[in-house]
Amino acid sequence: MSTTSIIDLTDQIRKEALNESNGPQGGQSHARVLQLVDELKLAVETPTETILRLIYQPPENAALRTVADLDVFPILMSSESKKGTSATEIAKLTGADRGLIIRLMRVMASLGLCTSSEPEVYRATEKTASMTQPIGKDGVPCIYDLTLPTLSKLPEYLRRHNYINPQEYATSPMKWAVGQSQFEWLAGNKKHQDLFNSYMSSRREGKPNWFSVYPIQRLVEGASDHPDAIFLVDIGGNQGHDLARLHAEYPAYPGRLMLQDLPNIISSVDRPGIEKSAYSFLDPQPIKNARAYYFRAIFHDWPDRICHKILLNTVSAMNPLYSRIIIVDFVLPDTDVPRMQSAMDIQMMSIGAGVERSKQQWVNLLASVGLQINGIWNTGLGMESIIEAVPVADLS
Ligand SMILES: C[S@@+](CC[C@H](N)C(=O)[O-])C[C@H]1O[C@@H](n2cnc3c(N)ncnc32)[C@H](O)[C@@H]1O
Repeated sequence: MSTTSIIDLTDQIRKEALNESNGPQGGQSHARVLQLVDELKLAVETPTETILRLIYQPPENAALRTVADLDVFPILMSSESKKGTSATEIAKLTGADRGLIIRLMRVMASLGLCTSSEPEVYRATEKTASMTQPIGKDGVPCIYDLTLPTLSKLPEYLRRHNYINPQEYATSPMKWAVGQSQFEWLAGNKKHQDLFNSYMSSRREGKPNWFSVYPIQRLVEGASDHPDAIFLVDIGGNQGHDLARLHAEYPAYPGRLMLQDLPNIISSVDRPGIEKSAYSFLDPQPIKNARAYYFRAIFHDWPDRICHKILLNTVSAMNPLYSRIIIVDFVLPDTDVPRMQSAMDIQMMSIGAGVERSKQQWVNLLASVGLQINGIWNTGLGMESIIEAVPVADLS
């Protein structure tokens, strides 16, 4: 690409960065800056450099997974020396070979997860700090171990299955490669289930709450204020992190909040203001006439046939004139899908024949069970959207 294009992109980045610093957190400008930075990188790289960067991503992830295993990031964070921590000290504290530490930490510094301005010495940055928080310390090992064995075999799975789009949970790529799809595998691996739960509750840190993007007054107005009435059921709500936030930050909601998930997930949950009930969404919904049935990051785990079943199980419990379904998931744009979302789609395909959906795919899925979309709310590119759906009015 020409120098003019590079300078043009740099100018656009400058403009959007200024907008971002003046705009709301998690807004459109932030996503735009990230997109422009990716474009700038592509503009600067030669085609060969781009391909080499892609080819060498897997060893970076493997090195990161190993460094997380060795708990090197907490060591960097606890260093009292302003100069940082030496490879010799890290080797002593972890028991790993010093030569291995040097090779692994070279990768960490190149990924920006620490700095290394003098040979064999590593200093913590704010990214190092994130690697000691649940998003990094739990998310990295959980997602690596859950997905990598399948992703490494995905091309073979697709070749052997004649490149049919995976649409059956029972024969998903993960089931073929590992013997189980994601939720069975997690249920049988307590350590990873715990990492998964922790990662679930941490991965939206710093992003706006769904109820500050979606006008929650739409649910509050007209909701029953009877103390027994259920205001919102969070179905597949994991350990109740979303409900806890609603309870703490929007105490004006009327009625009760109910958390539902599989028994092994919610048995230990104890959160003020939140009731819980063990429930599989593959069965009919036992809580009738709630104001809202809320599903966050649920439907992307599943192919259409199973989503259809989950939705019908929910519709059967709804009062069509009162209840609403709230879905928080990605709504993929028709062009220029952000990298994270398009990659997540392949991950969902791999571990359970799931899918990230475009607006038309959502419209079709919901219409197939007699639901219509009232509105879709979003703060911008790269963020989850909030879809409100209701049963189609019976005009007969
Ligand atoms: C991707 S996580 C989303 C968790 C949470 N809603 C969030 O957005 O952070 C999917 C959740 O669905 C739950 N789940 C899986 N199968 C389920 C089933 N049959 N019935 C109820 N929950 C289920 C999992 O235990 C997990 O908590």
